[in-house]
Order: sequence, then C-alpha cells, then structure tokens
Amino acid sequence: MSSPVYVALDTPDLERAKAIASRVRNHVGGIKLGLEFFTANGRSGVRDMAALGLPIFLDLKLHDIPNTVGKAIQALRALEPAILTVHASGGRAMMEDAKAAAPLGTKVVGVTVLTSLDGDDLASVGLPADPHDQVMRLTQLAKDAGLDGVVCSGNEVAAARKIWPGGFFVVPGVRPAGGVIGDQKRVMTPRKALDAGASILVVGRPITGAEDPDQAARDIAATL
Ligand SMILES: O=C(O)c1cc(=O)[nH]c(=O)n1[C@@H]1O[C@H](COP(=O)(O)O)[C@@H](O)[C@H]1O
Repeated sequence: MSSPVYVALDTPDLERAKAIASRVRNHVGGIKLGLEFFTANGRSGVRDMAALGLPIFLDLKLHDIPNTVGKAIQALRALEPAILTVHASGGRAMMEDAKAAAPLGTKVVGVTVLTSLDGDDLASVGLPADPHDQVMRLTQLAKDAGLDGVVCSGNEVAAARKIWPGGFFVVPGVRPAGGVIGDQKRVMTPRKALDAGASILVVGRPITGAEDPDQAARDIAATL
C-alpha cells in the first residue's frame, strides 16, 4: 500500500523542490504543491514535478465567487491533479462550481478551518470560537455541495468522519512527537492523525526542513 504521507514542497525554487522530491520519493505517497511553489513556477512547474511520477496535490486554496473559482479550475484542468483545494467558507455554490469544473479523476477538497488558527483567531474574525464546531459545519456543507472531502486538523477528523463516513480527509498540521510546531496551532502526531481517521497526511517542514529529509520521511513512515 502506498504511503498516506504527502510531502508539502513549500518553496519557490523548482530545483530544490525536485531535489527533495527525488530524495524522499520512496517514503511518501505524493507531492503537495501550494501557493509558494505555484506563484513562482506556474503550470510548467507543476508538470515538471508530475514527471517524477508521484501523484500531485495542487493546494491553491481557491476562495472567490463561484464563476471565478470554476473558471480558474477549468484553466487548470489539463494538469489533472490528484487532489485540489478550495476554501469551504467560499460557500456551497462555489464548491459546486469547483467540483463541476474539475477533471473527473481529481478529488476536490474543502479547507475547513486552517490548522494555524485557534479559537481566539476565529473569534477575532467573527466566527464561532470553537474550531471543532466550525469544522463540523463546513464538513457538512462540503458534503452537501458534492465535494470529495475536506481538510481539517487531527483534532477534528474523527468527528468529521462520523458526519461523512465516505469522505476523503486531508490532515495537515502534523508533527512527529517533539517536533517544532512553528506557526501551526492545531497539531497532532502522524500516527494519531491516521488512527483518528485521516485519509492522507500533509507533512512539510518536519521533512523539508530536516538536515536529512530522506531519514525524516523514513522515520515518519516507520511510525505509521
Ligand atoms: O490545505 C493544506 O494543505 C493546509 C491546510 C491547513 O489548514 N493547514 C496547513 O498547514 N495546510 C498546508 O499544509 C502544509 C503544512 O506544512 P508544515 O507545517 O510545514 O508541515 C503547508 O503546505 C500548508 O499550506
């Protein structure tokens, strides 16, 4: 079975992204490319990374009016990513248009509450102060809109899966025991997140920032 770990290659440097991907490729199940990579390298950069042969998770976290998000996804269709993100808080119509515009084989997943936010952050933007409640609300909305799954933290994934047993659950904010937490606020170890019901785990800096990324990826794989 392929690894549930997608390595987040958060760098604007194409050569660095390729170098890390080649080093860790036998210990991860896929590659996640986000805004930092995409704004620097665009579609041709995504194609270069796809040529390495691992599934591509294109994490652009689209969030705009339904027409704009739908058209943006149409413009990306040829890349046929395995997974694509939109913000679930963009609303049901936006998510419906996103799914309708995506290639058939692409899983479109809705970001619920970013793992870098806690209750105080939510309250500061006028949302219910409990991340758990907001994740449940947006999981239900993403399901109703016909998406394939959601992104949430390990803290919420078990409850979210109860709402949506067949959903695809992406869990970032993953840290090995004792790992540096950085800007993340809702974190969990890879093993616990998987046991709680994650479909895949997104791991960035614990691998890419390690002195020996292959060893870091192997160490994480050994805990799963
Ligand atoms: O959609 C995501 O992948 C995502 C959602 C979220 O709520 N939190 C989150 O950290 N991410 C992404 O997951 C990765 C986490 O990176 P590290 O904190 O370095 O492991 C980054 O690429 C983030 O963009």
